[in-house]
Amino acid sequence: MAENLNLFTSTQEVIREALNKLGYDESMYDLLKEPLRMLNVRIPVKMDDGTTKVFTGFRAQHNDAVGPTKGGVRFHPMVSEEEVKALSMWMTLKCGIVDLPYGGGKGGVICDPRQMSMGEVERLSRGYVRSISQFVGPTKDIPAPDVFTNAQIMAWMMDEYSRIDEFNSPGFITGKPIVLGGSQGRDRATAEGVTIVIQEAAKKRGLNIEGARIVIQGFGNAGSFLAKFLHDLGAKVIGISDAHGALHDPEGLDIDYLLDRRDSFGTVTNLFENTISNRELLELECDILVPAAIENQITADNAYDIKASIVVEAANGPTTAEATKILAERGILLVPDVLASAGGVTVSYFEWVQNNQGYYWTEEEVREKLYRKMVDAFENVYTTATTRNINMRLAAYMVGVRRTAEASRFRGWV
Ligand SMILES: NC(=O)C1=CN([C@@H]2O[C@H](COP(=O)(O)OP(=O)(O)OC[C@H]3O[C@@H](n4cnc5c(N)ncnc54)[C@H](O)[C@@H]3O)[C@@H](O)[C@H]2O)C=CC1
Ligand SMILES: O=C(O)CCC(=O)C(=O)O
Repeated sequence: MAENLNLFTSTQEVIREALNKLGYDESMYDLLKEPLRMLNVRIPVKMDDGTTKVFTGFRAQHNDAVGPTKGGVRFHPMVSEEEVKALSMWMTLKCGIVDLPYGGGKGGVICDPRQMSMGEVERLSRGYVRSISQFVGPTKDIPAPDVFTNAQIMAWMMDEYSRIDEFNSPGFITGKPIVLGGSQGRDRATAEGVTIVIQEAAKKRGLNIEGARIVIQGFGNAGSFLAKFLHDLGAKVIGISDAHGALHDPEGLDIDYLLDRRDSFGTVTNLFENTISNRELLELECDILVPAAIENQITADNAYDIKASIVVEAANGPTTAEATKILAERGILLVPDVLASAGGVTVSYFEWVQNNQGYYWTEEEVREKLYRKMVDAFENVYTTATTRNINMRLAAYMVGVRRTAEASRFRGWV
């Protein structure tokens, strides 16, 4: 039978299992099995050649029983309604795992910003905000960066929303440049969170980070900062990749050089001749493998060929349900996306708190608060997994869904 690569339905299955284990009945599953609200928009944009192109965009709000919904906006040619729905459900789980007063949201626009001019990307970003402005807001639903969106795009979106709202609204969006109310450390937060959980996972497996062989798929915001942090901790980053291809050096890659040469979309391997494929990268002999790019990368097709003893999902949804089972059977410790990549939304929350109070923290304060959140979250999920003898993904879903389920029950929704 063909493997289920549908992120939305495979997420539903794990949510159902988590709710069952927590003792909730079918009506709770019925509430949480898909977003409460889903907006589809069409965005006309004047292109540089004078023509108008109409782009399709989405914003999903999974559940706001706990608080406003929160989650990034993805600009990608392959983004779809189903993907955005699944991503919004994962945001609910992430916020539950790191204990933030939010539900999950997510947005996306079908486009390829790598093929567009800065002016076209700006007009698209502003058009997207105009299309969703009634649906979102600092106390309703708060966007942030994700794949192929960045601080500059957040700045344009914030400016557009502030014009519509008729006053400065920094809390409308997070991941902004520091001068516009961004938080210290948001740009590196996802990778910093991943680094913290890697250190915790390594301790559980008795693995020393110094000298550990690391492979990272994706060299964008998450992957490139991560490579730098692990390199600085003394690990040997022996493989990295981007959408173009992958690089491998068993002696360790020159991470500072690669960081210096990568472009703003996280592409660097196009500058090299001796590249390997992304598939070969995932199967390299190493200690820790970190998928930090896109979905469905570790599947039933290659899960038996993964050589790492720890897999840490910095990307959303890189491992299928079947591959999750295979890795568990093989004794590989899998730290799931909803836990591993929660550092980004955690510092986004810190940014929103700072915007609301109008008082800003130092980088040290942000890092210390992030550290506490990530270590507590890891311990909570790990203990749930070991005491119940279940895999880390199911344990993370149980921890993540519990608060939204409780809040929904108290509100009388179920
Ligand atoms: N930026 C953030 O704060 C957060 C990001 N994430 C997740 O981390 C992952 C990466 O996100 P970012 O680093 O922000 O994106 P990014 O846009 O900065 O970088 C994406 C990287 O993935 C590579 N890539 C794209 N398509 C690929 C393909 N088909 N095969 C191999 N590599 C490919 C790109 O070349 C680039 O190196 C995504 O799954 C995202 O949802 C999760 C939590 C927060
Ligand atoms: O920073 C945020 O609010 C959301 C980040 C995000 O989209 C994610 O964790 O997948």
